[in-house]
Amino acid sequence: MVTAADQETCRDVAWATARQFAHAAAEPAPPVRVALGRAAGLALAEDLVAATPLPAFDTAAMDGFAVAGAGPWTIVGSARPGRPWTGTQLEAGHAVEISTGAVVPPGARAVLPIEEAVPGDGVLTGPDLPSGKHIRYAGEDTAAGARLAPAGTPAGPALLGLAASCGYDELLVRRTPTVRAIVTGDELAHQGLPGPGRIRDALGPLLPPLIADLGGRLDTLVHVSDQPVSALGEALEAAAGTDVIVVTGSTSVGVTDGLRRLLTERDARWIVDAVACRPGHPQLLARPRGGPYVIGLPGNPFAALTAAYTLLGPLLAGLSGRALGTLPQAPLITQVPAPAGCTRIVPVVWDGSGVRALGGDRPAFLNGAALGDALAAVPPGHEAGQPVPLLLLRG
Ligand SMILES: Nc1nc2c(c(=O)[nH]1)N[C@H]1C(S)=C(S)[C@@H](COP(=O)(O)OP(=O)(O)OC[C@H]3O[C@@H](n4cnc5c(N)ncnc54)[C@H](O)[C@@H]3O)O[C@H]1N2
Ligand code: MOO
Repeated sequence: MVTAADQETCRDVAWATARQFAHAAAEPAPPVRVALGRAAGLALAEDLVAATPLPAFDTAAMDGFAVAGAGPWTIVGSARPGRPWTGTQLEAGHAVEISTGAVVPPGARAVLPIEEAVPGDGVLTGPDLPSGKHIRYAGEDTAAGARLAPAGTPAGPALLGLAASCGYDELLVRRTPTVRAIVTGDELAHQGLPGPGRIRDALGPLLPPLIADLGGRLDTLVHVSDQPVSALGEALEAAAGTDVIVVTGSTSVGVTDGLRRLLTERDARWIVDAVACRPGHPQLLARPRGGPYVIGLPGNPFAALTAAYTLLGPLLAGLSGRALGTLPQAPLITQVPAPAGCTRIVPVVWDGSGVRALGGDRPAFLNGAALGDALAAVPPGHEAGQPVPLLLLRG
């Protein structure tokens, strides 16, 4: 496993390495057992194992007649979902009217669909179906005890339905990590038009849904003045009862950017100290002794967005017990120059068999990201048409 051994190795790390460092640094939250209905989106803390065979019994897959032996058949009863046929063994030449989902009577060879059945004078005829036709046999989908999903799998809609099918009422999962956000910047206005020296806070509205998309639960979002720097220090202390603190702005080296100094004063363990990517270069991840993880996102809004996908997403995945996973890839049709030794992150849209860069991707401008299907991580030396990893912006 890749870890940040010391501050030198975590400075200006390659983009993919930064994601691995953030994921590997996360200590997953302890497992909790929750009702199925409360597990949506949470990652399994143990393998999901089939408690029973599926299907649990021989099941009719069509509305029609369960038939034994060769036709013609005499109808001797019916089988409905939840109300099985009451006989013990279906004899050759007998049939039972059956509904999709009902238990197939013992002795039945196949289910003859209504559309193929020819009713006669007290008997039924129809084609000679192969044995087992339209019957889903017990255990055909899975045997009892089989592993259906490994620990770490997020409980999406299908997994919840699968768990219910197997008889689960509860699941052992990892809780959603909590995040507190601190937005810095004396120039920020929170309503109305921007004006000379005043810009609208783009990150206050952007962060809550982004944190949710990346798998966190936002506790609080506060605005803090750039000066004195001690105000940010106090905000960090006040946010201590959380898993992750996200600070926006303050990642750079100017007089109003105090985050790095505050973290050093707090004896923080550095996990990522700047990433070789554009935008988002000054982003950081550190953990003050005994405190929450602290992620610094650049103030420039598009840079903050790309940095959140770089560090916050993998950190939250690790805290939730989810694997980092391999990013999907697609050919990037457009020529996108990346500075030497640096990954360039650009918004893209699907364009038939590949993705196309959208533009509108300067560090402070969110236009491309607002319209894009994904962010493409373009490695140095990329040539048009080569595949690139994608961070999906929409489900
Ligand atoms: N001497 C250097 N200066 C800068 C460097 C550097 O390496 N050396 N890096 C540049 C890069 S790259 C970035 S990105 C920024 C990061 O700056 P900070 O994270 O310290 O953020 P600020 O300086 O506070 O703000 C940068 C920019 O973003 C605007 N901003 C801040 N917060 C918000 C918000 N919530 N909504 C909208 N816009 C926001 C702010 O007004 C600035 O224009 O540093 C470069 N400088
Ligand atoms: O993070 Mo900065 O956006 O590279 O300008």
